[in-house]
Amino acid sequence: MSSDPCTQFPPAPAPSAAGPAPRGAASLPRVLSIAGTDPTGGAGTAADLKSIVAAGGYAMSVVTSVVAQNTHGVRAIHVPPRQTLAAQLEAVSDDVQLEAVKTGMLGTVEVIETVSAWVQAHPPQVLVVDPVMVASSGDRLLEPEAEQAMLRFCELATVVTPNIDELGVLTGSPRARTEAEAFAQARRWAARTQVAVVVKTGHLEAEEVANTWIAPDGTEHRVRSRRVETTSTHGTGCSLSSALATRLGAGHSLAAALTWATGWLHEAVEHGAALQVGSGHGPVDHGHQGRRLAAAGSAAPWLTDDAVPQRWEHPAQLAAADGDAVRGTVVPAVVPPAGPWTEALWAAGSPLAAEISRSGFVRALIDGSLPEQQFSFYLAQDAHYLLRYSRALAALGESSTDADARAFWAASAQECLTVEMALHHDWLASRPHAAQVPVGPVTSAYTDFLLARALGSPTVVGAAAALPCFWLYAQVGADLDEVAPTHPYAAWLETYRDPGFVEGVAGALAVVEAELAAADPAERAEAARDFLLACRHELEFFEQARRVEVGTADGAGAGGAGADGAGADGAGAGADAADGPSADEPATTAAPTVGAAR
Ligand SMILES: Nc1ncnc2c1ncn2[C@@H]1O[C@H](COP(=O)(O)OP(=O)(O)O)[C@@H](O)[C@H]1O
Ligand SMILES: Cc1ncc(COP(=O)(O)OP(=O)(O)O)c(N)n1
Repeated sequence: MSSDPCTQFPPAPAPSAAGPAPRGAASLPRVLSIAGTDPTGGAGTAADLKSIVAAGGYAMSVVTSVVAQNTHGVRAIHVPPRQTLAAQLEAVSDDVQLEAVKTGMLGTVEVIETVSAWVQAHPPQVLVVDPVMVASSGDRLLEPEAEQAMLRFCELATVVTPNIDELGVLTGSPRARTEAEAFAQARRWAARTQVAVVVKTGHLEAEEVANTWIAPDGTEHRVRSRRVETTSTHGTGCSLSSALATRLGAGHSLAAALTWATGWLHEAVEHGAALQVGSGHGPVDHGHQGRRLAAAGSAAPWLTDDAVPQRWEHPAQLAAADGDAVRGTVVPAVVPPAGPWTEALWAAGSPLAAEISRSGFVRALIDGSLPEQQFSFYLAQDAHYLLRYSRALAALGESSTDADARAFWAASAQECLTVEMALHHDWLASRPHAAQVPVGPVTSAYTDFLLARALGSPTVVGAAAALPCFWLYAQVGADLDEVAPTHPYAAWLETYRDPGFVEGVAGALAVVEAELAAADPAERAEAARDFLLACRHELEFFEQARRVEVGTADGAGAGGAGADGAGADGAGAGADAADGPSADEPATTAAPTVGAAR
């Protein structure tokens, strides 16, 4: 029993004779964080618990030190007596089987030795050691005399996750100035200790922030992500190591685990500032990805009954309608409307057009941070889409009574097939997994909707439903600045700029404008409603790829880009060997001219 005078509790029961519950197939990896606290929730145990849950684990926590800190720095540290720590550790290991353990701030020689003894008595399957020494605020989180003990403790790990400064201390080298220097330090240390190292380059000044797993046998797996310009990076090291421990504990390969953890953390860093927690270096948003995915499963109707009038008699009536979907500032259309009816459609669909431009998928595609696996999934779905869209366009050609409209839709249907074939030839040929990905539910819902409208509704309705694919794609293209040749998806992004495509959009607009002008008000209203629904389908179509889980075997199957495991580096968030179109990527592009690939 503890001799800690602070301990107010009755003597702990002797360890259960039964010991920890026998290992069964737990539904989630059981992950223990051993770390210090942060009452503002950004680092330490709080960050660890949130990260473990976000990564899909059951989270537990043993406290090594109580730290009075906030987003500005550390004010005081209280280290409870070693017996309190030992009692916490034993309480867990007497009762619970663990799939993974992650350690963070250990602080003193005594704490390190206590944790070390416990680890050796109960060796975990996975031990991720984040050798926390100094916070980014500059505050010391490890007593200088504890450094040697920390170095010895690191040798018990499955993997250590030092930042650049900690890597220098760990390896007894000067602080690395480049990633290459850091790799050299990590390689030497891993070979000597037979413990893997994740080299993190957050503390280097480069546009890219890479996490690279360096194994003792020399194999490496590098996952890169774009550096986010933000001050909300408090606790990133804690979060990465906890997420990594959880994914490894769940049985994912090192490549898959690191890929997932890096991609998830990138999203968390990107959205940290919006939390508005503290006025210093704020925390990351650990729950962002979870909330995004939950929102994608919402059953809320896309359009309310009052969004569109029952009878659309005059163009201005649409703007006056009540529904949320038609409110908001009108963004300028890059391809101008062909008349008052399409102008009113654009104004009503404008909030959705704006949402697409700022959607996670489009932003990540444009800034190059979209994981290759998600990009491949998108290409695969686009190929399915084009085949079905082409049928819908052909049906519109058949049902149109106007000769020009018939010719336009028929040519567009033909063009779609050409682009679909080019997509297979130029893009999917180098991604055999992606080429085999079946049509997904989002693509299928959109294309079934388009086919139903083209085959079963008045032509004006089918035509209005087909329009957003042309118009919104051109709009996304307009957001593109010059694409650097080093951009991983440069060749693909060039397809958005094709002037022939803009011509096709103008053609579609002229046809729809004429159809709307000639339609009766009830059909026109139906056309407006289906135009707006198609805009929403467009948003969902783009965003679906961001729901593909990167790094997992499942994700690889679904997304197609690279299998799980070291050496199969195509698995996700910019895994180095397959960072978007690489050297073996075709230079040619599928250039749509009348509304096709998006
Ligand atoms: N500005 C940033 N943009 C994107 N990711 C970041 C950023 N800062 C940190 N990260 C992520 O957090 C990880 C850990 O950050 P780092 O600053 O290197 O370590 P520590 O927090 O331990 O000092 C990085 O490897 C990277 O994945
Ligand atoms: C209790 C506690 N543990 C660790 C840290 C340092 O966290 P880290 O994730 O290394 O992030 P930075 O905030 O240093 O970037 C801490 N502050 N408190």
